[in-house]
Amino acid sequence: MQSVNPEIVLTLSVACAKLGAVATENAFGVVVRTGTDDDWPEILKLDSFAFGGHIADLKTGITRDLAPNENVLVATVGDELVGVTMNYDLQITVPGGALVDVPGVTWVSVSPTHRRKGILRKLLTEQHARFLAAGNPMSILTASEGGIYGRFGYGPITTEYTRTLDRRFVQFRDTTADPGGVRLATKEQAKTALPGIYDRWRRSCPGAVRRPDAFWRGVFADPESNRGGASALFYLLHKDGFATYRVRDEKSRMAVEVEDLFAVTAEAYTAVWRALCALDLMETITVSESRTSLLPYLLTNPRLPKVTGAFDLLWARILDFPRMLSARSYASELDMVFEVTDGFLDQGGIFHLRTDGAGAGGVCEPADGPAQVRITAADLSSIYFGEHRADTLAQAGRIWSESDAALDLFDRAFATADTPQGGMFF
Ligand SMILES: CC(=O)SCCNC(=O)CCNC(=O)[C@H](O)C(C)(C)COP(=O)(O)OP(=O)(O)OC[C@H]1O[C@@H](n2cnc3c(N)ncnc32)[C@H](O)[C@@H]1OP(=O)(O)O
Repeated sequence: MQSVNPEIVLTLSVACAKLGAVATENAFGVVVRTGTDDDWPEILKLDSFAFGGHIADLKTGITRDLAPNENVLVATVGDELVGVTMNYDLQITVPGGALVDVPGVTWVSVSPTHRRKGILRKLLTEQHARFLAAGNPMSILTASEGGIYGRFGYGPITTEYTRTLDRRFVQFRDTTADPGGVRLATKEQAKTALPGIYDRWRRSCPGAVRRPDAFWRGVFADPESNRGGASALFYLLHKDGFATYRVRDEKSRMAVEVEDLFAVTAEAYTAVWRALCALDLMETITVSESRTSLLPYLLTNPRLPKVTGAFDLLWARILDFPRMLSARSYASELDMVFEVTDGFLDQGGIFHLRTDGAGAGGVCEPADGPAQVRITAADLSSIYFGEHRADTLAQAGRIWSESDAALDLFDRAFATADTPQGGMFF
């Protein structure tokens, strides 16, 4: 990745008010620079403290493969490393099927000894300046907390629903096929088959992220530290789909925890679920899927899979609005001038988007006002993948429109038939 400003020296003046004392001025110098081999022991220490777990050698090796030093930025004060951010080189599928190379921001942390002094902001400012200089049209991340990244122009783009069903009461409907074709796979068989099936799946699903080889290395290494006390992975394999799962055995009650379930066809999806539900000694099955899971429709009792949680897996931030808006397809016709506000990167402005709709692509270019709709960079990034709707955001007071009719046209054009799904936590 091309670099700009290899080193920025920032002097932050921070007013520290102490209980019962007069506020004092505490000045310190923060240096933001590209990471080096020598930084890695300190990066590991920092992220271990930040995320509350000691990072194993395996994960370190995989991370270093995914994030070469030129993708790493560190913040130092004196000889102390106090902050880090990095990115993996990933690819995302956008509505309509185009594949866009994107940096995936990850391993972000600032030392608890130096928090809320603007170090994250400085790191992300430099990191995103580099993304822009390298011509990246969008960046993505998985967020540790929902309150951090909106201010940097990121919006959530997928939602994963955790569903648990009591397998003992599963009955498939008469209308549900029983296609078969699933086998119990060894790890070696899974290594050969899973990456190819996943890759076919992710190309057909908006929001899905390419899994690099090093990521798969981590999946198949399946270290004890990833199991949370459950079993090693089991693999159920169909030619067009698969499930990987663990078994948790607590007080003689065995529960299946699905880690991955991806299917390119409805037939493969049904076949994999038939096999999962035939695991007689298992009491429950827990899985994370998108809003439009097929599972309830396969069962006589659609209430059986109970939603026990929801999680915004993937966040995105559009960096180049004309390019990204010209990259996706649209659901209906639109010929509109709109304004994007971008308080973080100053990439906003007035744009004209024209599309013939019903699956057609779009042409987006900078334009002159007046705008019919005004939206933030974060909210436009959210509605881009179709999980969140302009209409909902407008009702929440987050989008301005000159009229209800303009909002309705905008909303309908950005809607997607397929629910986005991320496919990868990183
Ligand atoms: C993609 C990923 O890797 S997600 C992982 C993020 N990392 C973690 O969760 C690890 C634990 N947390 C941390 O290391 C730190 O608290 C960080 C990285 C989240 C924040 O670092 P800091 O240097 O304290 O943040 P900084 O002072 O630059 O704050 C920047 C802005 O974010 C806000 N902010 C910082 N942390 C949070 C938070 N946890 N929740 C909400 N807002 C936050 C600040 O108020 C500030 O807002 P403003 O600039 O608009 O006024």
